[in-house]
Amino acid sequence: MNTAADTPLSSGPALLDEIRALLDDPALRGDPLHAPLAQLHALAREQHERMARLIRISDGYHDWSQSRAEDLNARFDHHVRRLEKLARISDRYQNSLRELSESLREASITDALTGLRNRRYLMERLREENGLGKRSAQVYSLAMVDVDRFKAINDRFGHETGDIVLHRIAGALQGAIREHDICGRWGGEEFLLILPGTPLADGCHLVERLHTRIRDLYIDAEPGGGIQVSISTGLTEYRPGEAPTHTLARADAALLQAKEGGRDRLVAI
Ligand SMILES: Nc1nc2c(ncn2[C@@H]2O[C@H](COP(=O)(O)OP(=O)(O)OP(=O)(O)O)[C@@H](O)[C@H]2O)c(=O)[nH]1
Repeated sequence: MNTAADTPLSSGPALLDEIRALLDDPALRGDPLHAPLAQLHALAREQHERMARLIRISDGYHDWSQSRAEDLNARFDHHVRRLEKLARISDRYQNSLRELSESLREASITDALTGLRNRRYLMERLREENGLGKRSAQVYSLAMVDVDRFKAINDRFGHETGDIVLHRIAGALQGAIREHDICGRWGGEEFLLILPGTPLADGCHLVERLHTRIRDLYIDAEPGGGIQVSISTGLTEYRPGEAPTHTLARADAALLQAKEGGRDRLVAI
């Protein structure tokens, strides 16, 4: 910052004082230069004072603008920090919304008792598979599985044990299929298997394997020691261009035949 002391004006006051001393000297009063010098002195003093005033104003303005700039910087930093905080909060909020909507979606397509996909999801997938079949002529097999004489299990061992049996059957079915196959609970003691890219013959092999697994299940229960179950299955293959309800109806008809044929068997049509 400039001050009057370190400007070219700094020598001014001493010079003015020297001239003032000369003007005040009685010996020089009569000098013809006295009057013009006195005028010059008055003029120089006035200019000097004006200049000093300007410098003071300019220094004051400089101080004011510097503190204003610092104030603005501080306010800007404060706003940036607030915006960063808001962005962090908004990120966390969006993440928890995403997690919430994923878990809602998961709950809406999951069967609470067995943990398998539920009927709603199975219908979505059937529509997708039929759409895919229409576009790309890709086949899939559909198996409708029903637990045999399940009412008798409920009646003898109670509904809670019945639930455990359903849970064990669900685990056995899910554990026996391939990664891209879908096993879901269609409702009650009925399960549905969607086997993408699987022709009927391959579907038959897979379902026969499932039947063996279910027959091998042994579920501890009182009274009487344990429960063994069997399933009946209706299997069919998607026919190009048909609606999901037609594929489903054929699987259902095949299941009915399996039941009527004595249960614990597979009927493929
Ligand atoms: N424990 C339990 N039982 C269920 C559930 N859903 C349906 N059931 C029972 O499953 C039984 C099905 O009986 P039915 O339709 O007569 O069939 P089934 O006794 O298995 O005889 P078939 O299918 O002809 O071999 C009924 O008693 C239902 O109450 C469930 O979530 N838990």
